[in-house]
Amino acid sequence: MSAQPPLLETRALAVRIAGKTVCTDLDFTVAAGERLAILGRNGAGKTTLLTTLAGLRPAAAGQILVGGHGYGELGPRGAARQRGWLAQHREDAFGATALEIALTGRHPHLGRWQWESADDADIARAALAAVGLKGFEARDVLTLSGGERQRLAMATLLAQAPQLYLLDEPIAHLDLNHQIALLELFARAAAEGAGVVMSLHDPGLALRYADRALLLYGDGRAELGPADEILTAERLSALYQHPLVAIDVDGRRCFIPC
Ligand SMILES: Nc1ncnc2c1ncn2[C@@H]1O[C@H](COP(=O)(O)OP(=O)(O)OP(=O)(O)O)[C@@H](O)[C@H]1O
Repeated sequence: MSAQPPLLETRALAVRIAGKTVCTDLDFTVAAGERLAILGRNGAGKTTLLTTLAGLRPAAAGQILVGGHGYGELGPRGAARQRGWLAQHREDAFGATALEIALTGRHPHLGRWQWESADDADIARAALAAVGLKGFEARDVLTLSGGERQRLAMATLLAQAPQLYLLDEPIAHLDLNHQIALLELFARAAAEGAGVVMSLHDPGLALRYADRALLLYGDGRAELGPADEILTAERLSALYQHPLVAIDVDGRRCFIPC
């Protein structure tokens, strides 16, 4: 029996934007069950790298394989069945109910002329409930708060049920309670076999909710390693260009700016 290819693999990946190098020669894999956090200052290139990994912009060099296949091979529909993408910003031009939005997550799984089934609606309802939006099914998306809209985007992703989640600042707009609830939710998804790559601004949460961390320094330098080895006060002080100290609370490492 042949081994399953990783959910995500980069080979000698180089990413550039507007004359700026985000990374070069980046090689890593994300296997089922793994979570990788990307950290860096504003403008370091986290979104640019994630959109490149999602196949939404071209790499400057190198290869990206999702389940062993390039995006050209997968096509947009095949890609949407395998990887889910949570963008940092979203705009809703028209009103639609929360359930209708969550149901769009099922579209990659439908045939060309197929309508959503009762099963799809059940999956979308369960996804809304999983992010604490039970009872919001009929609410117009234009009336949702920032945090509620963010959780609706997560529910849409959960309904899509990809194997690989690429999440750009998934806990932006969320209160502390929902930050932890959402990170726990993706921890469970990983425990059930998904892969998760997410940009985070809180190194303490990255340490708690990721196995590995990728630091982007904004000048092309990148460091990747096990989260507990990479996320040190010394490295993070250099990354953020601001001194940080690590403190231990009940055996958990937290970081505070000096
Ligand atoms: N379309 C564009 N044209 C020119 N420069 C761009 C464009 N898009 C992004 N940039 C620049 O590329 C750099 C990387 O942006 P990116 O959004 O990837 O950073 P980020 O690490 O995600 O930042 P943040 O933490 O603020 O979300 C930034 O300096 C940004 O200004």
